[in-house]
Amino acid sequence: MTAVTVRVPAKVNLQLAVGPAREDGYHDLVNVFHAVSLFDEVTVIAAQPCAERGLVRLTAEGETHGNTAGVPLDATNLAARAVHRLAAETDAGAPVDIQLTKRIPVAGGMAGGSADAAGALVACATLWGAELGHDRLLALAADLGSDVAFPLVGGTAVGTGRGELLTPVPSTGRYHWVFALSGTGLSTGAVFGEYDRLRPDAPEPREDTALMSALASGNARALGAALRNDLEPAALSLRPELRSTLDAGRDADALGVIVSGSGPTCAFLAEDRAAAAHIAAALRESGHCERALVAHGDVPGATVVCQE
Ligand SMILES: C[C@](O)(CO)[C@H](O)COP(=O)(O)OP(=O)(O)OC[C@H]1O[C@@H](n2ccc(N)nc2=O)[C@H](O)[C@@H]1O
Ligand SMILES: Nc1ncnc2c1ncn2[C@@H]1O[C@H](COP(=O)(O)OP(=O)(O)OP(=O)(O)O)[C@@H](O)[C@H]1O
Repeated sequence: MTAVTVRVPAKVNLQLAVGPAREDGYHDLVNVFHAVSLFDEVTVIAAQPCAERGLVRLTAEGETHGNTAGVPLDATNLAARAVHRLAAETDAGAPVDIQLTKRIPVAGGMAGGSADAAGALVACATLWGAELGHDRLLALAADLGSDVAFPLVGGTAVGTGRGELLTPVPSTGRYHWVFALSGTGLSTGAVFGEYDRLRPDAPEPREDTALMSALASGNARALGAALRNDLEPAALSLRPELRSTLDAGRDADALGVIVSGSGPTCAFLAEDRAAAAHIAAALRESGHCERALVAHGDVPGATVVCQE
């Protein structure tokens, strides 16, 4: 085998309940992840070992213009960090070229970098024939970042701890989404910092039973009413113009309107595919977003789509 390509999904958070800051600077969460059909692709290609190059060389391209701005191409890229960690963990590492095809917005609150890290783990484990159990892979992913384990499993799942301890949620519905993208990202750490400033008395996070029953019944209207994101006031405080984006989706009769994770992407739940197209058109026309993309969820996690 000389090359492996893995397709890996973005996430939206259906519930993001955030507790007080912990001593290690992180926050305990009840984080209901939902994988949606915006995918990055991670291809790893076996490279000839030679003195001048290290373990990883990386390139990134965006299918949509401008979608690789802000993606580091050095060892700080989360996909490159994932490959180094996997090599250290398994002793199976050999030089690779990584090609990222970015469709998930960068620094958009949809876990694009985390998705790439998860994709790189699966692609390199496959290329190297590394016999790593599922639990070890999940632990390695969790160590790389709070959002990295989820794109390995996909679907819908509750994340506790700092978001990395996953319990799958059986989900019966197919949900139609619109994502309004901003031209400039928001730093996840800065949004949590603003949350601490706004909510010094944050309570311990709790799972929302209304959301869980909506997911169990597959009722999009009930799900729309139950969407909650504790980070939304912090994202709006740092980026007040997002209020107009959320209002534009509300005016177009979205069933639910929410900032995705740490933002600035805004997510709109639609009744069906036609309603999603209508909301996307209204958002584009409003001028209150850079782009509006239609997607559905949930979808599976990291999947090998090609091996040569
Ligand atoms: C906002 C979410 O996207 C929701 O899914 C995640 O909680 C963020 O996950 P992530 O980007 O993988 O975050 P990490 O790389 O682990 O942490 C980035 C920064 O976010 C903050 N952070 C993250 C997760 C968490 N439970 N508490 C935090 O306070 C910390 O300041 C941390 O330094
Ligand atoms: N593979 C990658 N793709 C995009 N950004 C990356 C990648 N690796 C590292 N980064 C860095 O991480 C930062 C956050 O990028 P990312 O797209 O993961 O944000 P995000 O979707 O808001 O993350 P999350 O939702 O997990 O908090 C970027 O600004 C960039 O500097």
